[in-house]
Amino acid sequence: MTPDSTAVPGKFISFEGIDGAGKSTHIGFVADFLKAHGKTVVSSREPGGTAVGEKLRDMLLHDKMHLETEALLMFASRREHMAQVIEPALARGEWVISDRFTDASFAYQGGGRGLSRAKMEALEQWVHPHLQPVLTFLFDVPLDVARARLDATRTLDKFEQEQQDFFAACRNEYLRRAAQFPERIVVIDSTRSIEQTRAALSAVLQKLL
Ligand SMILES: Nc1ncnc2c1ncn2[C@@H]1O[C@H](COP(=O)(O)OP(=O)(O)OP(=O)(O)O)[C@@H](O)[C@H]1O
Ligand SMILES: Cc1cn([C@H]2C[C@H](O)[C@@H](COP(=O)(O)O)O2)c(=O)[nH]c1=O
Repeated sequence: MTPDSTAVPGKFISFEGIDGAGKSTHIGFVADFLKAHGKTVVSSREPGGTAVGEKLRDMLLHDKMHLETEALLMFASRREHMAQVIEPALARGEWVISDRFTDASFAYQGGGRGLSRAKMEALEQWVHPHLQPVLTFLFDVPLDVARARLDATRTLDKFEQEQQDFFAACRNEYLRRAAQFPERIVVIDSTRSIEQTRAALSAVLQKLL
């Protein structure tokens, strides 16, 4: 059975946003901030975060597949990540910060690819009926800002090569979930400078310490 997030001694924080929104840029900063406040931090990512998960990540980011296969593999990676990394760390009283979690499946496989919300919710209920992050940072930027940041940096993977209407649907689903779970999901205006964004993150984290 998966643990109840409110009944474990550690804390689980996730980072979300469309590709290029700027979330990964801030993960090291958040880890350092928490460590400076005496927390033991485990930094991880999805898909991935385990040996099996990283193999699934390689397939998921490069191979074409049916959208339901994609959704199932995302949750398979998540199940392994929870078993090997998230649950043990939380049980030890540590802080887990994950570059993406289930909101990404709702945004990408649900919003972007069009898999029904009922199927997404069924997978979530199966894999983690009780565990949720205590805090999710949703890095939000207009599509053209995200695209410009991606184009400036790297070779694009399968998701990053999607068209703007795909990312519009992902972003809409992220923002819909932020409205649905306002107590958990904090929307970060990521058009601001890196320094301004860090100040906003610190203010939110301070309340969680
Ligand atoms: N506030 C910002 N202002 C300007 N550039 C930024 C800002 N935040 C991030 N960037 C730059 O944008 C690019 C993409 O950032 P990052 O890799 O953090 O995005 P991401 O949301 O994690 O994307 P992905 O999900 O595809 O990994 C990087 O080159 C980063 O330096
Ligand atoms: C967890 C998760 C991720 N994705 C997508 C979103 C991104 O395009 C990639 C991961 O790349 P990143 O640079 O590490 O952010 O995977 C998804 O579609 N569904 C998910 O559940």
